[in-house]
Amino acid sequence: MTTNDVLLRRVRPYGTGEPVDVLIADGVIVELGPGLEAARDTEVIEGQGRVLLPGFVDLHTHLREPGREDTETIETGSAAAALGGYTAVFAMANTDPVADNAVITDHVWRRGRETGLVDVHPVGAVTVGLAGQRLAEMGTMAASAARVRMFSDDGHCVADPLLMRRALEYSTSLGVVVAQHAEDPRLTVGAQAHEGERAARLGYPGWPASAEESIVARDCVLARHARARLHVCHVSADGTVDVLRWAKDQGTQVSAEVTPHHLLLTDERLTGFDPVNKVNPPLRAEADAQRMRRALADGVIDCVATDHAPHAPQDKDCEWAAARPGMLGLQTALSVVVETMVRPGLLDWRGVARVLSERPAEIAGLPDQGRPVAVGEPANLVLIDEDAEWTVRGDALASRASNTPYEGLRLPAVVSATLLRGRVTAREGKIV
Ligand SMILES: NC(=O)N[C@@H](CC(=O)O)C(=O)O
Ligand SMILES: [Zn+2]
Ligand SMILES: [Zn+2]
Repeated sequence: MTTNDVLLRRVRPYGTGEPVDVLIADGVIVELGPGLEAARDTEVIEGQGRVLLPGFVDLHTHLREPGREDTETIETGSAAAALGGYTAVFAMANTDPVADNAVITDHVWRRGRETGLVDVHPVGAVTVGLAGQRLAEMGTMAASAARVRMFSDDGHCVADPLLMRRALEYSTSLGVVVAQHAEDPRLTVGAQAHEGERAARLGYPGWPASAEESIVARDCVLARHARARLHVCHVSADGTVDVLRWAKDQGTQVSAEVTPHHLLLTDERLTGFDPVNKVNPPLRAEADAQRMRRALADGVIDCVATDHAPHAPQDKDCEWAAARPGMLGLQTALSVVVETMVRPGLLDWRGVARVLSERPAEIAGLPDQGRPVAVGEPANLVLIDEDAEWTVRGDALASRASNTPYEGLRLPAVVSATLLRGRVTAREGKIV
């Protein structure tokens, strides 16, 4: 498919230097420099000196299709992704039915292609039905049309060490990565909130950091022995960073993500008793959030992933214990990263490109995402107005659900445009 030419006028790649023009044809950056001429039918976007980055890649999204289309669909989730600056997302396998076979993963992939707003890569389940009993047919999914390259039982931990070991060993011959939801289920029975002073005072059963740290330590050992690649989902605890550093120093092939909400929010939110703040792993102490920021800045945590988790009102507007864990993330991720990392000087725009685009693309093995903004490279791009601010309104987000923890919050940075292979998918807050 050929696309019309697009000219991005006066943009600043990685937020540095004098503004340049970027000419795109057939999905590729063909010219980059000052004062480029546009042909008559070229679509021109006035950049006004805004920041141009490679399009974002989300390793952890819940799109809820099939099964809970009342909360999100591949179409609505793709729209939220495009508006958030994403050009590729990985759709987690905890759908209904579970994406534990090639029929489901290919369906998700195909629906993503039909929607065409963002590359939707299905994540395959590690175990059949996420039940933690038997390995799913990872090989068939990896070889299918969707070419599944990430496997996870997310929502559940692959708790059985023998199964996890087998999955890791198997993954090496397939060239895929296993992403673990690190939560020892024996240590979190009945858990409702971060185990600490606040939860104790409010009477919430605690979710101890050790439930995360111990599984990450175990999995790093298993991955090292299997010479496999392990990815750790939604790191939340200070101590997990020490485990990751130890494993990386030993040469273990482990990568890790942190969510925007674990960078910004803490268990201080518990006092409001609003289940919009209920998430797994739970919002932790201020010291944990500060450690997440430092670990992301110095690379021990590789990237940011949203864990975008839409839920229906009846599953959220209820008593805390009955509410489902999870919160929206695709349209607010960039702003939260700017608020927590760029404004305090922990990351510059090159760093933002690294944690939201380049590293996730590398971890998942996507050859055409997270590429340099340079001539000859695929035009998967996001244009950012760093000076603009906006107020988050759940009802105004593209997701079918509206469970954002940032309701009413004023956040910095707005996505001006997103381009997928040279085609404008979102512009000024609207899907194109
Ligand atoms: N993060 C959450 O609190 N919920 C996720 C599952 C998960 O990521 O573990 C969901 O599917 O809703
Ligand atoms: Zn999870
Ligand atoms: Zn998740």
